[in-house]
Amino acid sequence: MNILVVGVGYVGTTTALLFAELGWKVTGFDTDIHKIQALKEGNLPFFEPGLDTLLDKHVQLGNLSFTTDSAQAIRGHHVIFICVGTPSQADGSTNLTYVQKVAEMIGDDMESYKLIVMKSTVPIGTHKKVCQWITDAQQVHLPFDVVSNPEFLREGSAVHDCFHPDRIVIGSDSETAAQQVSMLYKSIASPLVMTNPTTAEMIKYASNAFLATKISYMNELARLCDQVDVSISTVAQGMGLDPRIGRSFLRAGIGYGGSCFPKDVLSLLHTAQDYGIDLNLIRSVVEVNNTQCQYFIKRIRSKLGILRGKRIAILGLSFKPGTDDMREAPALAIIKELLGCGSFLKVHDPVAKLPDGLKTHAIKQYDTIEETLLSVHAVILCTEWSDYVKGDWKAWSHLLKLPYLFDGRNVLDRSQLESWGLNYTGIGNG
Ligand SMILES: NC(=O)c1ccc[n+]([C@@H]2O[C@H](COP(=O)([O-])OP(=O)(O)OC[C@H]3O[C@@H](n4cnc5c(N)ncnc54)[C@H](O)[C@@H]3O)[C@@H](O)[C@H]2O)c1
Ligand SMILES: O=c1ccn([C@@H]2O[C@H](COP(=O)(O)OP(=O)(O)O[C@H]3O[C@H](CO)[C@@H](O)[C@H](O)[C@H]3O)[C@@H](O)[C@H]2O)c(=O)[nH]1
Repeated sequence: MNILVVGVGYVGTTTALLFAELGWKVTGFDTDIHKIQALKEGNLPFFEPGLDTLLDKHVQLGNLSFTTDSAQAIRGHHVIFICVGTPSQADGSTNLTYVQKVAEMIGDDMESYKLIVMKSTVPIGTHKKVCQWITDAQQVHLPFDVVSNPEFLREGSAVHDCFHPDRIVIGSDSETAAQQVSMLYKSIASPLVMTNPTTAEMIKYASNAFLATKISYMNELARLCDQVDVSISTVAQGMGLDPRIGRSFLRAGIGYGGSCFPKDVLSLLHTAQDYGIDLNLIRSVVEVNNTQCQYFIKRIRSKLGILRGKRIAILGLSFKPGTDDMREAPALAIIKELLGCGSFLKVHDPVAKLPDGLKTHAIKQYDTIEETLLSVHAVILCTEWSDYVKGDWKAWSHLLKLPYLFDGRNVLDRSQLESWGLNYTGIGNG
């Protein structure tokens, strides 16, 4: 069986390389000709550790090719993975335009049975719409199946997550189609959850919303910890040792960002609203996250006083370490707020670049951490890249004009920093 992957972004490229590595012949199709050209030449158009080596290997071996010819791509492949974007719309609902276009393209170009696998995160019930869009676009009736197979990879560890998933969820109304999809993953030793498409779609949203809830829960408690002089990190440690709670996703900070949690939580809320259900808890999760950066700025202001005219270093732009993705990055909210207050910003990130829309005379990105820290009145850590966590803060402390350090991720060693004369402020540590 050969595989076509439609949409070669973070998920599509990783998926294509997973199946190439598992021994299948894979083709990647995308409407973005620049992306396809780069991938054909073995160049990854985004930063994801380890993916570039795999890309180089499989392009060289001829296991993975790329095309912009949709008709040929659809006709030449039995299995089609849909991995296009499903961004948020202004009202929080999901924009399914890209998915619809792909469904119509498949319906229009197919000449034999197709096994269509939905990897994009799509609202509960979307598989029915996809079936309808394909049917409506068909010239003659041809059979097909649409199977839901949501993706759970994290940016920054996409390769590991794809090769060692905690579970593989396959949602299908057809036993045969489900078996065919599970066969593609046969060399991966992970638990399989076989269910219907609607449940598979729900599992994806339920998982992301639960993880977001853990984060907002800790962020809300962090605000109380600041008042009662308790460290939220120690609280998290004490809680996490209980296996019913677990250690992960208890890190308080400036909130969750990225291309998934913010949009998926909103989408779940929107779907519930369509059914007349008010998801109170999830609404509060969004509310806490939306106000967490403001809470942090308030703490910064309480130490620095007036922000106008202050030179402030921002360490980290991406929404998390290990990626250049800046979609919904909390650093952006902090930068906008500080620029609005009249501060001058010096920013640094090991891989992410300041978006053009943010470039003004009041903000400049530097190549080295030392240049960024030179003569600033304060430093704000927004992303916990190891370059910052393991950095030489003793030496760096001498570069600063004033010693204020705001740790938006609670990752630096407070007592050590204070011993070097730095004035440390985190979130939820008194
Ligand atoms: N990024 C993640 O960590 C992650 C993890 C799990 C699930 N997801 C979900 O996977 C989906 C894709 O996310 P992503 O981050 O890879 O997005 P992305 O923006 O990186 O990539 C999407 C790609 O689809 C292409 N595309 C758009 N319309 C197309 C069309 N009609 N035909 C062919 N290609 C088309 C775009 O050009 C782009 O290259 C989303 O639904 C997302 O929610 C993302
Ligand atoms: O304890 C924590 C853990 C995470 N975060 C933040 O939460 C966001 C998301 O982090 P993470 O989940 O590691 O990154 P993503 O790549 O967005 O992955 C999430 O979103 C993907 C897209 O749906 C899913 O596939 C993954 O399973 C899910 O973890 C980031 O801003 C993190 O800084 C915290 O603030 N505290």
